[in-house]
Amino acid sequence: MHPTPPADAVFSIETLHDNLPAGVVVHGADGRIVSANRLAQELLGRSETELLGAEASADTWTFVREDGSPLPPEEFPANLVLKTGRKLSGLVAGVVGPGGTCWLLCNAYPEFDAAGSVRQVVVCFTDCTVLKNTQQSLEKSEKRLRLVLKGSTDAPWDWDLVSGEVYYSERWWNMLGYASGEGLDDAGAWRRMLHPDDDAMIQEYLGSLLPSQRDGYSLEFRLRHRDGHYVSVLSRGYVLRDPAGKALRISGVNTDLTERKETERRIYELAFFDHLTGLPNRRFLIGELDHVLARGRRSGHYCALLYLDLDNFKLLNDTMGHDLGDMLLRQTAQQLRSTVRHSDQLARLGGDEFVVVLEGLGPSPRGAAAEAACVVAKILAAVGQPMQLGALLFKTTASIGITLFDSNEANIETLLKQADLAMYRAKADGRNTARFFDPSMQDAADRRAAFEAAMRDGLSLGQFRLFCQPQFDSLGGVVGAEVLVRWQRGDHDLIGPDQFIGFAEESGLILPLGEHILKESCRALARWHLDPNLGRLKLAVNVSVHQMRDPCFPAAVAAILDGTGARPERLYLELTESVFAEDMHEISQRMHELRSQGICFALDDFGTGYSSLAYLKRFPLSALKIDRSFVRDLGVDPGSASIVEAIIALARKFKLDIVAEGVEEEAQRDFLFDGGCSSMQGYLLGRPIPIAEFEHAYGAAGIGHA
Ligand SMILES: Nc1nc2c(ncn2[C@@H]2O[C@H](COP(=O)(O)OP(=O)(O)OP(=O)(O)O)[C@@H](O)[C@H]2O)c(=O)[nH]1
Repeated sequence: MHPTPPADAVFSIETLHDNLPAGVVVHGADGRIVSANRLAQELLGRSETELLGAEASADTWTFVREDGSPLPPEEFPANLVLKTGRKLSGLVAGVVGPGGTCWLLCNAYPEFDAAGSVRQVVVCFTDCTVLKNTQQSLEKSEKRLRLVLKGSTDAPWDWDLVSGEVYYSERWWNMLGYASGEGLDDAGAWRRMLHPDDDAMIQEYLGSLLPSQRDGYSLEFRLRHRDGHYVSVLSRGYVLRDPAGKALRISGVNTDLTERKETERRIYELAFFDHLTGLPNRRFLIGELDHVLARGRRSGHYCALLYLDLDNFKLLNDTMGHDLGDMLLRQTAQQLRSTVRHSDQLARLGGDEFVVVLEGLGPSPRGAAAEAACVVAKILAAVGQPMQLGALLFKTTASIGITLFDSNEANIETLLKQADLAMYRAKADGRNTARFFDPSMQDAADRRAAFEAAMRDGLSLGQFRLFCQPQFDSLGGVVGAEVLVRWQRGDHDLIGPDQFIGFAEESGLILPLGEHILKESCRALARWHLDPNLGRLKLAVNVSVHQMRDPCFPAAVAAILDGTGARPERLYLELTESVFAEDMHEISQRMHELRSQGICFALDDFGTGYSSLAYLKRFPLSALKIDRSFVRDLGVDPGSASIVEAIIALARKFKLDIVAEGVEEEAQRDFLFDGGCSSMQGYLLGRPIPIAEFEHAYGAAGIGHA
């Protein structure tokens, strides 16, 4: 039943018309406006006078469609209804005015006269500008979102916690190898695909996330791919909560981590593994040793660190090439891997050096040493097995240093140093063997380090002094000198070369020391040049095999000659035969380079080594030196006399000068000169003296002769 209006209610249709919350415009049969209420005037932006009688034509109105294109007059609501005689609803059109577009939602219906013709059309419209703008921005943002999602590899999903419904995007399925709609798209799908090992973690995570007040979340888990493997995903998203904080839904995106995990794995491998053998590298080993120590502390057992270095590996590299060297390193790694226990740590430190760490060797040092020695014997045997390197069946050996440690006292760097020292002892003891570290090795190493530091200081402080021993011809005249170096080490006694040259060669200090000697010698030669006596002398300087090995040596000598102004033809470089054990071609080339600068070469200690006659032909020598051992035995051992005679004859044939050294007796001198030796040196004739004294003794300002 309709409620009955109060008796005094007076309805005016005009009042109602004007207060309607919609614009109402009535068009006559000719399309002209016959009435327009107040809201219509407002919405259309025209006064009643302007509206009344206005036509529904393009001249009068600018309407646009929803997409912004012009609405043609035949589609104006009034015209459509007039034309069709049917009502129209839900048309959205924009009225373009100076203040912008006002969007109207229009309905229109016809009124017929008694003859059934359209008498007038009533058009009602409401302002839907706000709605329209909202819809437009929604569409825009949806479009943007679609584009973003299309361009992204992330897979959106949404879980309505209230209804339990889950939405999986197409990409969500694609990520797991399914086309959209191919998988069973129910709420529990993601749960069924979860890696069983991740289930408890997810359960726990959700259990803490949902009751909390947190909005964002991010976690990693694995989902089963269609082909059976698991895809690691990072799921990030947002929890929507009601005002009381109750979680209503979770929406998020899953990111496929496969590529990232692979990159991370590769970075990890590059950082911690050796690419040639696949073994862990030094950095990994150092990290791992921390765990070894922690385990050792718990068990109380001894461990051992083995430092293995292949013997003469450089020779294989140099003679057969790096590729074969690489093959040997790979096979050595395999042999080691198959010899030690799976739980033992194995690493390649670089070059031909490997480390093995043995754990759980028992609580007593003696037992641990025995057990380590047992493993080491197995390793030496395994590495010594013939290995097939391409077409070559190759046998190698290794030297191993062993250091035992218990976890309480161990420091990783120290352990590596100790095992390294022990390995060097194994090398020194003939290779293909192992040695345990003992503290005396450390003492020796410390002493060496201190000696090296002192030598370096000595070099920078100019403590290495040049001495000269004169050389005489058969008439007793000085013809030259040999430079001998002495070390004035602080307040110590003067130290002879036999006490430091060997060390300098091992430590590489021979290069700066050699350069210093050469420079000082050339300075002396330059000074002597101005002296009528000294200017005639030649100066012999010993050169080490290490210097001759250096391809830059000829250029360095040239620079010194240039810098000092010494005359090259006065400089004799003395080499020992050991130089010829190097790459003969290279050495010969280097010698010829120096010879072309005018420098002469003397071969020291001739007769004591291989004394291959081929040297005399191949290398540009100017003199041979008869070793002191033959000179000493002259008159005692007829064999020595014969050797000396043979050397002199040989030198003459090759037009080489002969210098005999170590002459201490007159009989020796007479024998040598009578036999045709051109010059000699020795205590009988003159001892080595500081260069200044030498200059004083033999220069024009001095006495002029010995
Ligand atoms: N083929 C190959 N050689 C390498 C690699 N890394 C370093 N080397 C070489 O390995 C050699 C290591 O030689 P050393 O251990 O010093 O010398 P060695 O000949 O083994 O002599 P001893 O150790 O005294 O027996 C050097 O010649 C390096 O150039 C690599 O990755 N591949």
